[in-house]
Amino acid sequence: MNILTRIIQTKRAEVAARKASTSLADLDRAIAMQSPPRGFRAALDARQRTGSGHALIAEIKKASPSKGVIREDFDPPAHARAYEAGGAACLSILTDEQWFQGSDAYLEAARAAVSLPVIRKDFMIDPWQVHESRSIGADAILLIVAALEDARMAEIEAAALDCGMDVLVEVHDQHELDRALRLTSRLIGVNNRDLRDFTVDFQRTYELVDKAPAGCTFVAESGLTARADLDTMAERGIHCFLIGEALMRARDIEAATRAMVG
Ligand SMILES: O=P(O)(O)OC[C@@H](O)[C@@H](O)c1c[nH]c2ccccc12
Repeated sequence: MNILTRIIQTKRAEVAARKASTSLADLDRAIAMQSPPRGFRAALDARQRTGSGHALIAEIKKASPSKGVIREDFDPPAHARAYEAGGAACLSILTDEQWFQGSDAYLEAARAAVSLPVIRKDFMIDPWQVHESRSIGADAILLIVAALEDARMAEIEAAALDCGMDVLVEVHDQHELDRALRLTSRLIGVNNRDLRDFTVDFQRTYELVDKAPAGCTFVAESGLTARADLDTMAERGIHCFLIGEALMRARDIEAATRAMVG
């Protein structure tokens, strides 16, 4: 069984427990108190338009199933400020506890420390989680096509658009891209990491970028470690990048971010 299947199994139990303790009405009351969504895709597109460096989604990630703990002195608000000062366009914050040692509290603290838009990086299987995401401040959510059936995917997307959030739709191959393009969102991420064996292959991004229709904002995800990787991709028309580990391992996160943005 691949890791995604196992994660989704544990997520089902987790979401069932959360739903039992917090009603949709509770979440909607919390949403009413939240600051409005910050435009996530708009921030990426603005960066691409102005040509002022690569558009980075900088990820706050303590640990991962394949690497274990990535950063010991983990400090989400400090990392968020370093990313913002270094020129990142957006933040990504892992909130999954069981597999990534994330937390909703990390998202709330990091978002409060900066003015950048934030995507909640978690495993969405239920529209209830969209309301939960907005209630903690998320400006965007991730939809992993490989984890969802078409109808469910559309339902979750609709809930997010209803809440004024952006949706990053993550694909791994042509078939998943075709399914993603049946949705409304035109913010597409290609995960270069194979979730079956954790290998990284940038070829995935290159193959799919040419098949994405005009008007898509296209994001290369995972395994990007050097500025040269980004420059090479930019020559092929890819301008947005989701980077976690390489930045989280840097001694000086702000300087590392600035070096990647260019
Ligand atoms: O740390 P990396 O290799 O730079 O990768 C970041 C990001 O792409 C990765 O964390 C990711 C991409 N899609 C996901 C889905 C769930 C959890 C994590 C992810």
